[in-house]
Amino acid sequence: MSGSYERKDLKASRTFQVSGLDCINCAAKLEKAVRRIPGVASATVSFPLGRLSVDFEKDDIGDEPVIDKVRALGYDATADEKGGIENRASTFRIEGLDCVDCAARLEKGIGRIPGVEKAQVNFAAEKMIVSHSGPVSEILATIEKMGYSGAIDRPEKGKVAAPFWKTNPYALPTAISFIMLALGLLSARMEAPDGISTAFFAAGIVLGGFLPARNGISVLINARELDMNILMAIAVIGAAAIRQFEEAASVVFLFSLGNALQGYTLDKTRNSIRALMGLSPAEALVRRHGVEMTLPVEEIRIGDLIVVRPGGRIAMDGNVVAGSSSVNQASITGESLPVEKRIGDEVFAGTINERGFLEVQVSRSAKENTLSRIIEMVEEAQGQRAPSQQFIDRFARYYTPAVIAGAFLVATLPTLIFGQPFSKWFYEAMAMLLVACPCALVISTPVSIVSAIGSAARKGVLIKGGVYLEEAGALSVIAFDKTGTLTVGKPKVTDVLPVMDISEEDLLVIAAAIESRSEHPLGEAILRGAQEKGLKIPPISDFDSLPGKGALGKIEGQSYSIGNARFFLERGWNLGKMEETISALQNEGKTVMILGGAEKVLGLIAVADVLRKESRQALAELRKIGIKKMVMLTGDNDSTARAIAAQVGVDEFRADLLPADKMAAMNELLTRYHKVAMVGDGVNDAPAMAISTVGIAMGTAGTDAALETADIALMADDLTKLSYTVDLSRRTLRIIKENIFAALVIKGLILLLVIPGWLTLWLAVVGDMGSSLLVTMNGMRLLRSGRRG
Ligand SMILES: Nc1ncnc2c1ncn2[C@@H]1O[C@H](COP(=O)(O)OP(=O)(O)OP(=O)(O)O)[C@@H](O)[C@H]1O
Ligand SMILES: [Zn+2]
Repeated sequence: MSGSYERKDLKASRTFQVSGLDCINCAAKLEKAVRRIPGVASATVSFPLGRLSVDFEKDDIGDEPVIDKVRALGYDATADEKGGIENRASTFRIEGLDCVDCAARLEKGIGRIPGVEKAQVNFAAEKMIVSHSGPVSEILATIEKMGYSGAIDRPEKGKVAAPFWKTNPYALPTAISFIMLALGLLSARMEAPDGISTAFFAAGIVLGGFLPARNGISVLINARELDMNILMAIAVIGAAAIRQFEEAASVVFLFSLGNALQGYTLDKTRNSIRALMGLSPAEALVRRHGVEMTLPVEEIRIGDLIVVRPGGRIAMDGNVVAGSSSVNQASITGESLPVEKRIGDEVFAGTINERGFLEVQVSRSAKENTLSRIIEMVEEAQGQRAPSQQFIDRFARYYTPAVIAGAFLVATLPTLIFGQPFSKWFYEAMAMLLVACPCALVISTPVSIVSAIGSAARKGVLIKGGVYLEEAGALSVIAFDKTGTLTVGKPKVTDVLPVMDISEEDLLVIAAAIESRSEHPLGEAILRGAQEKGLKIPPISDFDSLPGKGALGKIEGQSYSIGNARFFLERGWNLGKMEETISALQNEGKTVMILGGAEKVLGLIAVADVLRKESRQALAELRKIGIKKMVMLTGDNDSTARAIAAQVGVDEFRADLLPADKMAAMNELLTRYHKVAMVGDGVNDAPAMAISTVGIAMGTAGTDAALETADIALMADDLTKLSYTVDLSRRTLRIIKENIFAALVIKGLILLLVIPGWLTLWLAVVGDMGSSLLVTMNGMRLLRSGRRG
């Protein structure tokens, strides 16, 4: 293991508290700006917390450049006082993890190494993050000792699948124990001397059982816990002690076979997610200084131009600078209808360019592109424990010791009290030890959740953890933001009505100048309106925006403001007769903005937004699957809101809400209905999304901050995915329940066999392995259902 591993020194990453950050897009902008500071490797802002974490390329860069940049953007920042951390975090890729409780044991074992502060295993991603001050080699040695193979995680480059006997530690024991068992049975059949078949059985036991036993012992030493391997070893040794060689050898074989199969099915589950990674090409045709060359994606820099041929996959995230085409974005959005791309449009790595040549200016590095981040988030989500899983984990903690105690009683009591033959009940006790393993129970939930999250990701629904997956099925009320959620969010200017002596064009130009600095969809509409008319937009100064009200700024020293009626009335302006015109426009479902000069109103600009074509149907579907109430929360005025609410078919609407009012409305819904989702675009509904049971963000392909903050993200702007998600959640919970039930029933029946003394070792192993496989495959059904549609 030489020095080429990826190591993240916490010393070189610092966090800052940013104040004044009031929108998700601002957070995204800030992130981008900070990333551009020389010496900064990466920056992430968590919104609404306002925490900015920055990774520096070197240790000797101070906090000043970051704080200066934050101030330049109009916010304030203070560096967190957390100097002198000696710990660093290393990520390891672990192979051979085939049960969730093995993951917990590995965590414990690693946690015991001196100098390790914390170890966290992500079962689904087969990764372990250790924060430690000691050497990496010690951790690697302990991983090996506990029976897994580990390596420092390097960003993978078109990883070639290792042959299965290397990734599956039980494959070899299975083969060996099978051959020995077969030879033993054969020689017993051919009436060879007893010694020969016994020798074969013994060889099978030792050769096939050695590896699992060794692993079991090291788990016992390192994590001080009994796992399935050691239970199996004890039972087999016990059976051999009472000369049941044939059975002991069969147990070793069945045990290895079961584990090998289990490992294989789990690998399939995991690879279904990693297969996404394979979708992004490893290299691309780059044009630098007019020279074209093929470069591996790791060497392509932000700002480079890449050329994408028709039929080729796009290798990097970026913006189209030349050409036009239709692009199939199914790998990102789950939506297989191609999307038209023109100059200026954003394209994503891993998507397919269907027709024309495209020249794309790269906007993100290969490691940070949307596809890699989706995969990373999915893997992280799959590693989180869902509520139902925590219950099982707790249950399992009592189950194993209880059964072991029972086995002890079975071994001793019948002989001591009833004078029964010891060897018979000792044998029964050995079989019970095998039933003591809670594998099937422990695996029942994570397998289902991992499959469901994976299959949702392929349909363009990013679920950020088992908790949200479980909550989604229990929702009774869903609240929607209006602009950008129920509506397309690309409003068009419909009316420009000067009231003073000013031309329509000037009115539009002034409004567009202010809005050129705003992130609001209404602002963008005005800007687009002016640009489409080919108007030249002057620069502005002293820009300020008031969320939910409007924006102000100065052009050539002259003050202007734009916003809704409330914005002007609050400042004591008199709107006079204009209010009639305004409400007439509003009743048509249009949103009206007022442009004010220094003292007087200059005119009105109305824009109209259209409903998404699937909104109505999506809401009807939700109602059909039992969502009780749908509410629209909007900052827009009452009349416009009423018109839209009627068109889309919500049960209730609340208008004129400032972002804080949306949060209050959400709070009220929560106290009344308990499980309420907020669906929004992140523009002014982030606070409401943050407190809701499940925050669902729309159209997040490409917008960094929304992707990070939402609990569930709909990568395509497709509201019909909501009922899919609720349905998926319910199906998942149903499968989890089935699994728990099946596992408990099988174990219970097997345990009952002890009472008449009918339990055999092989029955115990088959029951245990069989139930694990059964629940795994049942959980994997969720994975398959994702391929349709
Ligand atoms: N940048 C802006 N320029 C002009 N008017 C604005 C601006 N920002 C807000 N407003 C006014 O304030 C109102 C409320 O804005 P807010 O952002 O809260 O909601 P919205 O975008 O209209 O709808 P929703 O809450 O459904 O997303 C807008 O309808 C608009 O009249
Ligand atoms: Zn088991």
